[in-house]
Amino acid sequence: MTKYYMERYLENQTFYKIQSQSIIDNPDQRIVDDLSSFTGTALSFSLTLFNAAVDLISFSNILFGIYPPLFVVLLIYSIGGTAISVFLGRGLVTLNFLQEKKEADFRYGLVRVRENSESIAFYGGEGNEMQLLLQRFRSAFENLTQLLIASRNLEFFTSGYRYLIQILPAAVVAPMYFSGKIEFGVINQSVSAFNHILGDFSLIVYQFQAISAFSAVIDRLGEFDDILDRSSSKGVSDPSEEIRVVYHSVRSSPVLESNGSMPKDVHQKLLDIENLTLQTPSKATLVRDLSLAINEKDHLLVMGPSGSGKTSLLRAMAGLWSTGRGTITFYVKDGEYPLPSISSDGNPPEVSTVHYDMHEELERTINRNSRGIFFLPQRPYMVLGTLRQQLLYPTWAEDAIANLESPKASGLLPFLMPVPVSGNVSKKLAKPTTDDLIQVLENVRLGYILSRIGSLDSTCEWSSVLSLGEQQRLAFARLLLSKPKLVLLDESTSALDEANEAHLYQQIRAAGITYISVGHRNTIKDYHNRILHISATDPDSTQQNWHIDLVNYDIDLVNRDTV
Ligand SMILES: Nc1ncnc2c1ncn2[C@@H]1O[C@H](COP(=O)(O)OP(=O)(O)OP(=O)(O)O)[C@@H](O)[C@H]1O
Repeated sequence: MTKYYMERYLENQTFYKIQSQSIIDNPDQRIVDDLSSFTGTALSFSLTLFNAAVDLISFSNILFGIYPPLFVVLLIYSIGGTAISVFLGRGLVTLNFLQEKKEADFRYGLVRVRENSESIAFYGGEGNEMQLLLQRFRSAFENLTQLLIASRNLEFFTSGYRYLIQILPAAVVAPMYFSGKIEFGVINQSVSAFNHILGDFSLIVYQFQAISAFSAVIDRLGEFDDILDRSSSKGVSDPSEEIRVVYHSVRSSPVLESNGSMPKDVHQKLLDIENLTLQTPSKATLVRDLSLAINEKDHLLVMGPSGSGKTSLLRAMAGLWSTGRGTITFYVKDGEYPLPSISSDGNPPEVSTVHYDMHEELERTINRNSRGIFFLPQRPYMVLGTLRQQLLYPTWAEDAIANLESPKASGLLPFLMPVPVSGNVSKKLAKPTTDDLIQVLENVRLGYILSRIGSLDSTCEWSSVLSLGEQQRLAFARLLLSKPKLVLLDESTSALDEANEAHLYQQIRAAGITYISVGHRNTIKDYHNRILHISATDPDSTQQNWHIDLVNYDIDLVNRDTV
């Protein structure tokens, strides 16, 4: 179940939607704790129910044989007890639900301190952190207090319920013994049978606290499950109200010109943006009616004031931003970047039936890296692991057990075998060797890191050990290894000095990678052919709020009708 939920959580960028739109709290806790208690409690409840059923059948006969009215009284008593315990414990489900959430919030607060330790230490924000954490802890503690009070009240009733009736079987059966109707041993027999049946009928009363905790777990998992389902089945929305991201296979179905003829340079085109209007979720327009095309080696720089929507434009291209209108088409050369060998449902896709140019949510699940399109986000992301794993991310995976042939040989359960990385699909792109990795580190001027840490297989807390500029250079090293056709750089050199910045741009240009950069510095203009200026929008105007300037423009590219 853990693997099943993790797969759905990571599919269709659901993790991103959940986090960016704050849809539900603490999905991680639901995957770890709730799944664990769900499976554990479900198993123990099943066994308890089975036991109770066997017990009831065995002892009902005995009790019924001794004195039938006792059995009826017991039934009425337990039904009444169950009703009262449900009434007394009705708040427990909500309290248990909140307890899980509040404890997870508190734990997440502590994780954030760990992750942002340097920033907090620089700010000297320990006092504030303590306050914020105490607030979360207090909230969990107050809820626990209410939970304990509600449990105590229920426990008073349960104990009374359990002991009040103990005298009944002896009191009813003893006169029968004195009148000589039954033997002495039958008194004990009836008390024992009575207690067994009482326990069976009182399952809900005795287990109420566990049942309410179980019910809270089911609520949390159900909520999570609904979100995951909704995310995977989405796609029947009005296309005129959403940005469409389309992957077009060039060889299999080339785009026809409006007059029906085949365009001469279609194989050169990498990206087409048509009438794109970007809006925030609150419907404020960021970019109005943008149309442009990008050909190979046509490097575009996107500039504009802070908050004008530059990053959002890249998000839209990545399929992470759908509010607005328009179409973004990526042209992928057929065969050059074959489809992943594993589709989202875990089955190999039938290549002949996949149309690249259709707009479906499923399309986004197919890793963009496999199509030769790469994004470098504003904040470099360092994975947990070795330097080798950093460099191979996200195109290849390096796992100690990945090369084992069968689950049996590794002693692993089959579902724990490493899953193939969906980016690792290009047959042309062999996994880099150790020498390649060392060379690429040299190329981005990070060779000295290797001598500092010893080997490619050393593990560190990379995001704290490497400076921001070093992390940005490492991100470029990944890029040079993956050799995508098109890369979108979101202020990816913002922490670098000009010399290093120039060096990195030269490297990716030499590698034949076409790039679209977002940046503020004038120095990076030199490495681009065109500049897209986005200005702040006037809500009352319907005018375009962008224009394109040509810089260092190659006449060859102009001829290809890219402006
Ligand atoms: N999830 C969101 N919900 C609502 N508004 C958002 C969301 N994400 C971004 N915005 C808003 O959209 C606008 C554009 O944001 P974006 O990050 O694209 O700006 P930017 O041009 O890249 O800015 P900067 O140069 O400062 O990085 C901002 O005003 C931002 O507050």
